[in-house]
Amino acid sequence: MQIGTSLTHCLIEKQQAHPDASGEFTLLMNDIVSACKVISSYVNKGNLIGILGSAETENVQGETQKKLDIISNDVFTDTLMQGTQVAALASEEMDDVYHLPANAKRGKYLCVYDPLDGSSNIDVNVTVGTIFSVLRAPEGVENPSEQDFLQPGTTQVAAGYCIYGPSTIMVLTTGEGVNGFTLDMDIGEFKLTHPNITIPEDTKEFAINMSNQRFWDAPVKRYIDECLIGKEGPRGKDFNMRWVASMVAEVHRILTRGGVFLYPIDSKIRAQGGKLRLMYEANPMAMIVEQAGGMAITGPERIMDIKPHKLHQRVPVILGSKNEVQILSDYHKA
Ligand SMILES: O=P(O)(O)OC[C@H]1O[C@](O)(COP(=O)(O)O)[C@@H](O)[C@@H]1O
Ligand SMILES: [Mg+2]
Ligand SMILES: [Mg+2]
Repeated sequence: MQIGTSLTHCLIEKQQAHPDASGEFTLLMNDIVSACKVISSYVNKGNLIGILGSAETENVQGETQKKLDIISNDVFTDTLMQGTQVAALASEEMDDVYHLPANAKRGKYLCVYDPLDGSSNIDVNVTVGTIFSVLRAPEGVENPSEQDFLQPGTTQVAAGYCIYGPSTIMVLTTGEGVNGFTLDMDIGEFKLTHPNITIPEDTKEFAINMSNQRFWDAPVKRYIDECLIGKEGPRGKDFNMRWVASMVAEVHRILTRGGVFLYPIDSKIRAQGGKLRLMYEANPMAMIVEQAGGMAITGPERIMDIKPHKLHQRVPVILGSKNEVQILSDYHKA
């Protein structure tokens, strides 16, 4: 695929490389792309059309929703419902599985999504994004249930995110590497700008919410302490730190120049299992990171090997440059 090729063209090329493909996946991806273009436009116009700020409602995880959380969820859900490629949907912003109307045509895919990630950043005009994971629907099941969604990350058909920053970029993997497409706002088309993204194996940059330091477990404390000692410590190099509080932005930075991102388990959130959600944050990002040559773990285990037990399950997340995540994995085993 050549730089500048449209995302639509790349998807068609991919479909043609699989002569037995029905074209349903291409259509589903087109719907996802359309939804993200609309969300991008809302994010961009937020201030002008009065859709910033809190909606004063709570989602199933007890988080106060922003108006744009709800709008993005409606846009993504409605767009995918209008197509005929999904059998059911699930989202951070919906308590339960979203079923199709009784007479609607069912497709062979399930889609799980975080319609607006990092939405606490919206009112201060900092980067946000949409994260999605595509799974196969069980064959012959009329109305897929929560149980049908609870597949390990290794079964994902595709995963991606769309980042709404200085430019809007769609990053996508179907299990054959990772590609990034930038939205040309003038013509409304995503163009290939980042082919075959690979994460540098080494890094000198970590991202963690340092305000949780006193709650961390020993392996993460040890790792961050050693980074902070820098050249004089066992790591023998000085580290830089970043924290955007928008996972999409952190992962995009890591795909661009390497780094390690941690939202580890800590004593404050131990009872809920972690901060980030497995099905629509950790798993899709883990697939992207692994496909780009990085690693994604909870601490003791690989994220994509987890057998989920509920839709809104939370997990600890450590991902990024391979050699750095390997050190964290070793510290958890020590
Ligand atoms: O505010 P904290 O505790 O640093 O958490 C930030 C994390 O929470 C999230 O914003 C959760 O995403 P949502 O905005 O979709 O709830 C991540 O993107 C980010 O890494
Ligand atoms: Mg999120
Ligand atoms: Mg969200």
